[in-house]
Amino acid sequence: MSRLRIFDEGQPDQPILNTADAASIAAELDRIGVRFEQWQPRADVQPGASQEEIFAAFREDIDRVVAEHGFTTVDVASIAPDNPNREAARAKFLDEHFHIEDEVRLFVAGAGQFTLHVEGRVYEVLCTKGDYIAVPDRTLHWFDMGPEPAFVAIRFFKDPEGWVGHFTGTDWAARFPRYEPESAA
Ligand SMILES: CSCCC(=O)/C(O)=C/O
Ligand SMILES: [Fe+2]
Ligand code: NI
Repeated sequence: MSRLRIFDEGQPDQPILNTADAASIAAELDRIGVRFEQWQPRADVQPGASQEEIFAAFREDIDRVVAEHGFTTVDVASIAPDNPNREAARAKFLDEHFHIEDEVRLFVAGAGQFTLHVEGRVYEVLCTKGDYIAVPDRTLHWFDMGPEPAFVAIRFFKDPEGWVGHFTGTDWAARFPRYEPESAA
């Protein structure tokens, strides 16, 4: 189940909000310019599935999102728990960073946790299958796929170069909870 927890940045142990209600998640994220929607996935796919398989299964969704928002590139992040590169894949996004490009993702299998750091607050968004999230460019964030990653996310870009991560060098991410897979029922 998807979940949003909001923390004051000085109190990582004590969420000021904890909700699994999709409408509440969307409303809270809307206040900081983040779009969150829950879609009914049109296919069952497995973490680790190939990009070709995902493109074929979700072609209608992809075409619609691309047409609505003018994306120029689409790819797939797909990883299974037995992936030999899982540790490196996880480490890549664990520290606070931003992109000069909106971060637009559609989760079509499994789960992963985006944490956004905005105006003194920390928004921990556990994304699960069916979640569409669009995070504005320059939003400080980190992403934890957990020690045994299992997810497939379709990624939409206007300028793939803009997706390069700019790391802030802070330790904010280390102060907040890591993704705990058991909470992603
Ligand atoms: C959920 S897709 C993989 C993670 C990613 O693309 C990103 O930018 C994390 O910050
Ligand atoms: Fe990112
Ligand atoms: Ni849209």
